Amino acid sequence: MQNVQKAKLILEDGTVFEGKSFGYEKSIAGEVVFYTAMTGYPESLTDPSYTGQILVSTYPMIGNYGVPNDVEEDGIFRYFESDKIHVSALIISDYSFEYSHWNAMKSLGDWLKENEVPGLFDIDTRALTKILREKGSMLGKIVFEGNEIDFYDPNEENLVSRVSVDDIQTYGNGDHKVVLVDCGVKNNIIRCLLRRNTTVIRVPWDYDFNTIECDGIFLSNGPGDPAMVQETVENVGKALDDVKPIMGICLGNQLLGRAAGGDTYKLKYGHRSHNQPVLMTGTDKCYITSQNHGYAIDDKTLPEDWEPLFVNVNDQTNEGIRHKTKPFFSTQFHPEASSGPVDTEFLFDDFITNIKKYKKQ
Ligand SMILES: NC(=O)CC[C@H](N)C(=O)O
Repeated sequence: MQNVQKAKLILEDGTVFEGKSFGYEKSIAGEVVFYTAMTGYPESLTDPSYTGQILVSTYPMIGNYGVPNDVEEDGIFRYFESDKIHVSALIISDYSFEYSHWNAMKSLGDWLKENEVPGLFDIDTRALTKILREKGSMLGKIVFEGNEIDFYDPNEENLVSRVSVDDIQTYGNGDHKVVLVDCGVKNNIIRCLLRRNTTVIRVPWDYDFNTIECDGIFLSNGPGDPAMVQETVENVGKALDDVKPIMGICLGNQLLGRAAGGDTYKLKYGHRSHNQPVLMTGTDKCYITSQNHGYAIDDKTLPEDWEPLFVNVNDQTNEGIRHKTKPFFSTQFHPEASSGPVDTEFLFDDFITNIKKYKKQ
């Protein structure tokens, strides 16, 4: 093994874990959260929804298939969910210094260093995850010797403004014109839309998209507390007066819920995994879904004309909502997956079906 530097992970409850560095060597603070997916670290690390978070992998061996190449397709990276790593740091148990995959271009450690993101291995991630499950997600910091820093709570900031685009960008040339409100969108949402004969107009999070002529509105995933994203909620509120189809994912679901008049709240430790079971309300259909969220809609606060669309079978939290008469729906989970199971990708087809219906009116 190469000569590695040691660093400490310090939790706000005072717990200290000592680990070894395999990424960039700088101290960093954020919210410590765990995810239980066994694969998909290139996708997870580049998911903008992880902004401000120190990510703990419960799967013990990470890095063994390296990091894919950076080819582009339709103006976005083919194998990443955005242009850079968004997690604040990565905490794992066993780091594979050796890697092998037909598509691997570099090691996970080198990629973290390039992106100036710290990574620690040799941490007892099982003990750490037990603490986070029992006490809830908490603030934490990685401290390298001689580089003390304070704790920092990312959820007190508007993180969406940091990860959204600055200017409007257009993708594809399909028949259905979809405005994509970019709150920190994952590339696979764009890919899923483009596969369905769309032109995607990606707008900044606070852009009043109601001024754009389009056939449908898509509200993306994104980081942080949905209560910090008031401008988007106001713009979505205006769109609810009309009947133009709307679909939202994750943060987009929470913003749709808030625009409808409902409330959101923070979950104890959130859902971050590939195997979250959700039941479609009014049916006996259960889907296994990919998830990454720390907040949820309190569906008891939804007004009369809205109803739950999915519920989580593990903890009964809300997993999606729909309007009772208008073509508006959203999910707390990720139908675009990437990474994770693709069983609910049909929801994109439902959105396009709504668009076609609306266009005929
Ligand atoms: N993936 C997401 O869009 C996450 C939404 C929100 N930031 C949450 O943690 O609940």
